Amino acid sequence: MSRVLASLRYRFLLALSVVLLLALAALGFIAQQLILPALLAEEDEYAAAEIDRALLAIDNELDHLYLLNRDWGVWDDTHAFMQEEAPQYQASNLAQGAVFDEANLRLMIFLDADAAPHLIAGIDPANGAYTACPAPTGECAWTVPMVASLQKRIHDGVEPGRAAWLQASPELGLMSVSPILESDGSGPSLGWLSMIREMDAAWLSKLKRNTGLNLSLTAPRDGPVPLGASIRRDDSRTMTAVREIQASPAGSRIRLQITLPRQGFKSSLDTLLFALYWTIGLLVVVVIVVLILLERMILAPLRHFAAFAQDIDTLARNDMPPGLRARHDEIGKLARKFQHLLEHQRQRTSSLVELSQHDPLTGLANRRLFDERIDHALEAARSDRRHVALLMIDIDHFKAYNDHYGHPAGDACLKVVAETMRKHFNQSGQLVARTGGEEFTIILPGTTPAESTARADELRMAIESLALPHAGSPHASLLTVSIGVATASPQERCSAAQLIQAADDALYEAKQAGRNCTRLMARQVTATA
Ligand SMILES: Nc1nc2c(ncn2[C@@H]2O[C@H](COP(=O)(O)OP(=O)(O)OP(=O)(O)O)[C@@H](O)[C@H]2O)c(=O)[nH]1
Repeated sequence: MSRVLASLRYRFLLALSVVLLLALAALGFIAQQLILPALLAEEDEYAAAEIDRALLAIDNELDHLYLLNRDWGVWDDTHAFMQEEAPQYQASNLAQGAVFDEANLRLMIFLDADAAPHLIAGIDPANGAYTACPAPTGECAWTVPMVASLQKRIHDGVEPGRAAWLQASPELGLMSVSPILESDGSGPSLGWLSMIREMDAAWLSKLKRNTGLNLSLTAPRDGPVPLGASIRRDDSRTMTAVREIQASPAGSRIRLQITLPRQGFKSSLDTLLFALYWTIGLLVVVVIVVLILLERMILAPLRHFAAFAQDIDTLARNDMPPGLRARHDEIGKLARKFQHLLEHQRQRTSSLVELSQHDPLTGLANRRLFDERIDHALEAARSDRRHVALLMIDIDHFKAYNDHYGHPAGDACLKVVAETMRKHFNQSGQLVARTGGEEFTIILPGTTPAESTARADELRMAIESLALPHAGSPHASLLTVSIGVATASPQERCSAAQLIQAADDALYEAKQAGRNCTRLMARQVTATA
């Protein structure tokens, strides 16, 4: 896990995924907490408006009934009938209940000024028969609740304007009352005329037709509908709105219930979801595009850069990939600067290596490089089954040379001798090293004792033939060298130290022999384990 997090690519992926999830959560929160409640509140308003519309339609029905009731109340014939002056009134106007069918009435109640029954006429709901009686008794006993309810209302005081209300029992109906007056509306009132219209199926379907609402009216037996439960969402397609209306007898209620389509809410919700899905889709696309751009513009080049930097010591690859250096952006600048620093570092390193392995005066290999190479030379000679020779060269009486010509001249002399040796031994695998002040050692791979002695003598004579004057020498007037030669044969295991010691011994012998000569080691180097 920590390895994955160490990669910029995965960290970006993780960070952008977190951002995406947060954005989605924010969208979900906004939709859930802000937009959806607003849509539901809008739907509540729509339901309340529809309920109001239904109530208005019922109000109109009450108005119509009241107007009919009032017309009859100020009719001359009714006025006369209440004074017992119109004996034909009942027979000609109410006979056989024709008027009840025409005006869609259940009952008409005539009360005198003291609210005592004068005439009660209507259609008995139990059998559909027309009944007319002076009091709610006998065949008119079914009218007792209506008469009692009317009398209570008159007793409580009838509103001076429109007096019409709903009746919850014994059946659902509209009820109105009007004083019985002169035809010009003047008093005194001779009594009261009340009309009751049943809210039957035909009446309800007419109301449905007029309003376009799927409504129903019931007299509830349960408790009143709590305010919060006045709108109930049945499923995703329909909801039910309920409102309760005061009715008679006192304390009764009629429940108006409307089933409403949730089309508006559904289409708003569809639009919201459509916008939400598009937003989510766009967010995902944006995140993917950002990731691709990041990958192409930054992460992939950085990965190449990091791979190059990581392999720089192990791979033969020396240069920054050209694609990185050719870029014109910050990564390109960084790559070019890195390459520049790398080259600078390499130059400094190679200078240091050069300095640490070579003698500054003569430019020849120094003791350190010689020690490295002699081991390799011995190893290679053994594996190639060849000889390897060591030539140890010492300038004769160099102290005297310095003393005579001075130290700077001695330095110049050393340079000339070194150059001569370099020219003689410049083949691959050969190494000329300055291993002491005026002492040099040469590694000669692939030469037998005889060949190496011959090569040593050639060098010695070449140095003598330089004809460098050596006035301080007690032996010769020109500069000469003594050379000790030692070889290791492929059959023997010989260490570098042994070979060097043997060459040193041979050099000593050359010095003892009078200098300006070459001596091969007296015997073969002893084999070691
Ligand atoms: N000019 C100069 N002289 C050096 C340098 N290194 C060593 N020498 C001198 O080389 C001389 C070596 O002297 P010795 O070891 O006594 O040997 P020699 O005089 O050559 O006598 P033999 O070797 O016995 O022939 C010393 O005087 C050193 O000061 C150098 O870098 N430059």
